[in-house]
Amino acid sequence: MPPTIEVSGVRKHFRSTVAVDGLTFTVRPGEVTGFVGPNGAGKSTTMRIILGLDAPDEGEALIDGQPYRSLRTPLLQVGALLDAAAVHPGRKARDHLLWLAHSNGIPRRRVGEVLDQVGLASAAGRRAGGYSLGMQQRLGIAAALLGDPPVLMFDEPVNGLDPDGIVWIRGLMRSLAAEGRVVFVSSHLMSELQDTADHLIVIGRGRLIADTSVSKLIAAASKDRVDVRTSRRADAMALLANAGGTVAAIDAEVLTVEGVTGERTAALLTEAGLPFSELRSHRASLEEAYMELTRDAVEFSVTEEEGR
Ligand SMILES: Nc1ncnc2c1ncn2[C@@H]1O[C@H](COP(=O)(O)OP(=O)(O)OP(=O)(O)O)[C@@H](O)[C@H]1O
Repeated sequence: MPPTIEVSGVRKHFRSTVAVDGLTFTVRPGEVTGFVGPNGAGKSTTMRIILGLDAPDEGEALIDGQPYRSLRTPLLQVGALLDAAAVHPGRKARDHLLWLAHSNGIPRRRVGEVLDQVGLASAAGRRAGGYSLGMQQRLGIAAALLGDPPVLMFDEPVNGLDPDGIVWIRGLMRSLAAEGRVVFVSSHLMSELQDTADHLIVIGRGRLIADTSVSKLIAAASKDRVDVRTSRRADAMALLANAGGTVAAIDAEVLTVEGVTGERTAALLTEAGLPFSELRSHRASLEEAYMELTRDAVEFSVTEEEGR
């Protein structure tokens, strides 16, 4: 059976705060799944529940069909980076990994392999307390990879990494997914997941806002918008508005039209003898798509509260 993470009907509150409010989703193997939402949306709480570190009030979270606590060999089934600063500062990185390997029945040779994989081999004899935040992140990732698990979870892994480190971790996540693993990675910034995630679980205030592929999300946000460059912008705008489009000027020579397809726009301009030098579909960025999604979510919650 392929590896999965399944969250169903999970709810969790802390005193008067509802951190997770009835979340249901499945994370599948072979792709990078981004877990996105603003600060305080409930991402870390959900990840802690998946890892059995917090108990849900309702619902359940399963890894390969079982709750984390029932896994026989947890480190061989799921690797996680939650809090990179969790390693004892007096402990050397290699010793930390050797201890983890030993207590989980993982062969010693894996320690050298993961240290190489995360680029820490030459610093492995130093104490973790002297590590930069980026090195601590790498050590946390080494620990997650130690058992060569089919399921990997990273909570805000880019924190503290320099630009080279960010490029490295993106490549690592993509290659782990390409190997057929479940790769579930949280971020409060959509832009961090651009070019990395294939699928997105978007949450706000503990609730699911979207569970969709990145390509579908971008296509939906791009709508049927077409950008046209023409020296007769005003005439072209009048023509396309007449044809039922919603038209706006972008600059002196470029307009954007929504509600008229690219083919029809080209045909209309040609028939009217209006010259154009460029005509292309407008492709929304992931950030634009996210803004659109979360704006709707905010409006929804305001209306809901007003209605009470
Ligand atoms: N142990 C706790 N005690 C009390 N409240 C908590 C606890 N853990 C989380 N919360 C609250 O639950 C909500 C969700 O927090 P959580 O850390 O899961 O969000 P997040 O999406 O991971 O945010 P961030 O991007 O800031 O890490 C927040 O309002 C937070 O203050």
